[in-house]
Parts: sequence; C-alpha cells; structure tokens
Amino acid sequence: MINGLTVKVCGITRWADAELALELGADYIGMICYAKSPRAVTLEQARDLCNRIPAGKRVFVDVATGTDELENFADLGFDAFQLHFDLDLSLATVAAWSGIVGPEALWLAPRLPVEEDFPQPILEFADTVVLDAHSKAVYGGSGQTGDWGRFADLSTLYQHKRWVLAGGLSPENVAEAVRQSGATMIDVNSGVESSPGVKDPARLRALFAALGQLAQ
Ligand SMILES: O=C(O)c1ccccc1N[C@@H]1O[C@H](COP(=O)(O)O)[C@@H](O)[C@H]1O
Repeated sequence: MINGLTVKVCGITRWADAELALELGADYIGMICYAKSPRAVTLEQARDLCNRIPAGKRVFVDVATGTDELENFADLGFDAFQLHFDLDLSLATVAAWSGIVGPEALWLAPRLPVEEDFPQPILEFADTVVLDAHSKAVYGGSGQTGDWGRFADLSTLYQHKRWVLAGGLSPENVAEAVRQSGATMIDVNSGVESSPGVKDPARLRALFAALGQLAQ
C-alpha cells in the first residue's frame, strides 16, 4: 500500500516483472489466463508464477470462466479471481463462481457500457468490484481510461464493497485519476508496458514514484 492506495499490477507474464513490481510496493500481481489476450499466460507459466509470488498477492484474471475451469485454476494457489463478463451472463453463473472461490476472493469485472445501469444484483456474490473502461473490442487491457466520475458515484453508493479503478492508468494520469475517482485501489496494466505482457521497468518505477507523491 502506498499513500493509502492498494495497487495491483496486471498482465504479468515474467517473474522479473513481478519481482520488480513487488519490490516497488505492488499489493497484487495479476496473471491473465484468458487465451485470447495478448498477455495470456499458459497454465505452466501461471503455476510457476504462483509458486514464486508471495501468498495473498496472486490474482487470476479471465473472462466468463467455466465453473470446472475455475475449480482447476483455484487449485493452482491463486488468492483472488478477477472475472470479466458481459451483462447478459446469468446471475446463476456469478453465484456459482462465488460458491467455488468465496465472495472474499471473487473480484467481479462487468463489461459495463456507458449507457447501462450498474448490475446491482451481482454485489451479493462478491466483496470486490473492478470497474474498467468499456470497450466493445476487448474485455480488458484496452488502455482506454474510464469514467472516473462514475467510479466515484458507484463506490460511494455501494461503499460496503471494495472498488478497484482500472482502465488506461499510467504514470502520467494516475494522480489525476485517483483525485477524480476517489479510488483507494487501482489496477495498472498496459500503461506500464513496453509491449503486451512485457513491463517497462522505467514506467513501473515512474508509476510508483507518481503514487509516492500523492497527497495523503
Ligand atoms: O489485459 C488484457 O488483455 C485483459 C484481457 C481480458 C480481461 C482483462 C484484461 N486486462 C485487464 O484490463 C484492465 C485494464 O487494463 P488497461 O490498464 O486498460 O491495460 C485491468 O483490470 C487488467 O487486469
């Protein structure tokens, strides 16, 4: 935690990048297990990274995971499960995820178009919500910034949940994003990369330097 802010660095595919992020103060390391992502890790890579990353910090990231698959990944030792999905996913599926990993470990990331209401019924099943910028093209990793004002409104309305701000966060905009959104937890991915799945050490350092300068 830096200046009261919890930080997840996502899209990690290499131990060296995880190690630097942890050294700089990352609270969570995200591994994307969605095969269509340019940052996808294989099962073997995920296992290896899970064995090296300290317990409590390992986040599984995927899209609309099948329940059998989720059970298999849960066995790898992940501590949290960030699941992206479209709004037409059944509530029964969300409930099933929650039953497998538990609400405390389930991070729900609905793909939320700007014109749609937030799907309030999902909140029953998870303690954490990731609000990412909406993209029709991808489920995450678009590098687009979201609506920081909407994040502020939703996280105030449903303040019994933990809210994670995601979407296009970078060393250049993170201070303004935190100021406008009031976020206490952020998720950083493409904004600190040199190419998809490869973190840029200078950008990672710049991000944490920017966080270190946030007014408390
Ligand atoms: O990054 C991906 O490729 C990805 C694919 C599928 C689901 C989630 C993915 N990434 C998540 O997207 C957000 C924001 O990323 P960015 O900062 O805009 O690059 C973050 O939560 C990642 O975990």
